[in-house]
Amino acid sequence: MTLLDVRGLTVRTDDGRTLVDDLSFTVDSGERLGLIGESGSGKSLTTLAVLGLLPDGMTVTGSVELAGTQIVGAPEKRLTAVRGRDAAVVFQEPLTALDPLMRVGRQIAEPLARRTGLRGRNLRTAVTEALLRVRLPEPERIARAFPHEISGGQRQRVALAMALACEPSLLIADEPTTALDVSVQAEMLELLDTLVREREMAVLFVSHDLAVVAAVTDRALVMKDGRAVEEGPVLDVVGAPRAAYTKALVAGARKLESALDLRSAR
Ligand SMILES: Nc1ncnc2c1ncn2[C@@H]1O[C@H](COP(=O)(O)OP(=O)(O)OP(=O)(O)O)[C@@H](O)[C@H]1O
Repeated sequence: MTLLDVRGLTVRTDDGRTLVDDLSFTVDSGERLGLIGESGSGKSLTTLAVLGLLPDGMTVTGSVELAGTQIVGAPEKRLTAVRGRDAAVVFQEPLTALDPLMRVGRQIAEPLARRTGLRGRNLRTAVTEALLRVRLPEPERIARAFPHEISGGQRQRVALAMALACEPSLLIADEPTTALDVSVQAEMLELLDTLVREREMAVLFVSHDLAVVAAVTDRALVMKDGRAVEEGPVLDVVGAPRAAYTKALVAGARKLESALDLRSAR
């Protein structure tokens, strides 16, 4: 079943620049699609358009249907109902999602209470369980902390717990590991992969890193200058790229990989 159906999505600035250009793709329930492309290719704007979160000063045309709701031109009330329930997002920088002045536990409790109706002690237990599920040690301490009192890796786990608390049909992950230390990147990726597989959740995973996309998605869409240049099963796209741009991306990634191999062999 098609969960997300994007057709002819076009995003323009008010001064006439086209940032996303006639983009079409679908994500089925439980499917994991990777959006690949270098910086500035329009990946983030595409994910923001899916959630109806594009900044002022941009005009959107085309169609974005999420779980049967048309997002383009939808009033804020309809968008609020869709966000969280049908799609939730984890951004590159977890502080984007977290309120700096609110204790972590309360921030997870809010979406949990909305979805489950739990209150009081039962809600507190559910918050602790949500923190344990993203493998945060000492969940009671983390729940009492403010976002600045925990590490970047822990903050990203909290942001993931918040997104999952709503049990969305689609999880949008926009470079969720890019801002993290290399040592915690792989762990976070593995966690995300495990949790979405357990829930059979669909994922729209945005990254400039081919290896990361290959690790966690089934299908990949390559973007350049706001357009789709190639789409297919992720192993075909990475293993046998057709478009010149994808070939260059793969060659660049391979070069980096062999440079790293050489370094580690030293
Ligand atoms: N608020 C904005 N106002 C004007 N232009 C913008 C705005 N946000 C993004 N852009 C431009 O739109 C284009 C696409 O940006 P977008 O953030 O979607 O790229 P991206 O592929 O996600 O790159 P990155 O990985 O660096 O985030 C870029 O040229 C960018 O400069």
